Amino acid sequence: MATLSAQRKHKVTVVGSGNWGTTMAKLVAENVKEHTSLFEETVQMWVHEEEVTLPKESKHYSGSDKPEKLSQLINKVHENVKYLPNITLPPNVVANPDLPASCKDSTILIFVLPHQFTARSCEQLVGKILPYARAICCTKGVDVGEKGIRLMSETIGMSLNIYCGALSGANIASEIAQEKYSETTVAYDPPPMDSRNPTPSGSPNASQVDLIAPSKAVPGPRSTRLTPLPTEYPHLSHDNIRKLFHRPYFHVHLVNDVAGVSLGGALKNIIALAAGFVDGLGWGDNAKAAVMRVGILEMVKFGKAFFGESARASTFTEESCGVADVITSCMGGRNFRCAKMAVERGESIAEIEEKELNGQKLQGTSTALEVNAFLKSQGMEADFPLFTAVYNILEGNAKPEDIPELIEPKH
Ligand SMILES: NC(=O)c1ccc[n+]([C@@H]2O[C@H](COP(=O)([O-])OP(=O)(O)OC[C@H]3O[C@@H](n4cnc5c(N)ncnc54)[C@H](O)[C@@H]3O)[C@@H](O)[C@H]2O)c1
Ligand SMILES: O=P(O)(O)OC[C@H](O)CO
Repeated sequence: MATLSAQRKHKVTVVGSGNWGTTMAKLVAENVKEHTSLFEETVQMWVHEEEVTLPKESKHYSGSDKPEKLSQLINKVHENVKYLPNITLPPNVVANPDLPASCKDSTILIFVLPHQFTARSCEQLVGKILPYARAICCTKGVDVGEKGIRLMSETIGMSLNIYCGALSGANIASEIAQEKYSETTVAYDPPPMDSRNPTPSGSPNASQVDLIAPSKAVPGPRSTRLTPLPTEYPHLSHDNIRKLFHRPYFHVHLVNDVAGVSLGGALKNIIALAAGFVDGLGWGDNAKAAVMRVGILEMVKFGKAFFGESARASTFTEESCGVADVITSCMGGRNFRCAKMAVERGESIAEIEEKELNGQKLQGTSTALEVNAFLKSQGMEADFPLFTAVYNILEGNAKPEDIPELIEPKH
């Protein structure tokens, strides 16, 4: 007679503690308390340590201007006073400045770092996480190198040899932290070996199966061999992944298209910069709509050209991670706001980022540069006129006023 395996619970770590990272820790910590048979109660949150001085207007200001370690402050006052001020975190969020220690024994790693720090952070985790851990990448960006372009989920999955899905949507963190309604898209394509169906006799051992399909954009082998999730843990089905992220104010739609979800989040930031440029010129909503239309078409074209069938056009047009994220980002995102201010004040976006964001990081500027380097390597800059125009404006080779001419179809 079959015996029931001892049930273990998933331990969750949020890798990152910026504006979105802290919001993600808050909502996941609320959910693990509601699904105690699936998840351990404590959610670890890795904090890139820094010293902060509480501003006088903070309700936690005690009269001392002595700097304190951010991780200690978060655990003391249950608020990320620097990156998500005035939002109380549940006490089961534990800030931890030690990256490997924060991920130790976790079966679910939620990566929410700015994309420029992701690869280096993963390097510090190699050999220090559970081999059967599973990850979800909430970072918006791409990873371009000599070998081509990678999704951030691929960077994480391949460096740590684990499966990595993606979460992305029309998600301005401050609104979600205040529990205002929004929706998101989670792409999680469970490896067959994680399925509760037994491996048919005669088929290859599950751990021998290559599961990360190669992207068209990068030559050479792109697959990795995965360690199956032990059966003592609850199955990471779409339903259980949804239980980790869905809140009454944060509605989750699960899909299988990791490439589409990842690319939507990365490429919309380039479009948001274009929207900021034209708005900074005072050109109004019609101009913004024009760059959004062209940008969405380029997004779909980029997915098809470089990720083939693995990035579905419908993901860009029907899911929150596509058109909806373009819209919200072009209305109120940081990339949009900083590009707009740069034009209005005649300063560079880097100067505005430094002065206005208090340590938060733009993703659009580096993504525009990386995407351009990749397009150049493919001889395809002219096929993506909006992405190329944004790059040229950032590099000082063109002006925001040139956008209409630059994106006009050439016959
Ligand atoms: N903020 C949002 O509204 C939002 C929403 C959805 C997705 N995202 C995406 O989430 C990702 C993370 O953004 P965020 O808003 O949480 O961060 P953020 O821009 O608010 O903060 C920057 C973070 O980077 C950290 N950092 C600085 N130097 C570092 C280093 N050397 N190594 C590691 N970390 C370092 C800081 O400690 C801080 O946590 C980005 O890709 C972003 O596009 C953000
Ligand atoms: O503030 P941004 O421009 O980084 O955009 C935030 C989110 O990605 C919007 O969905």
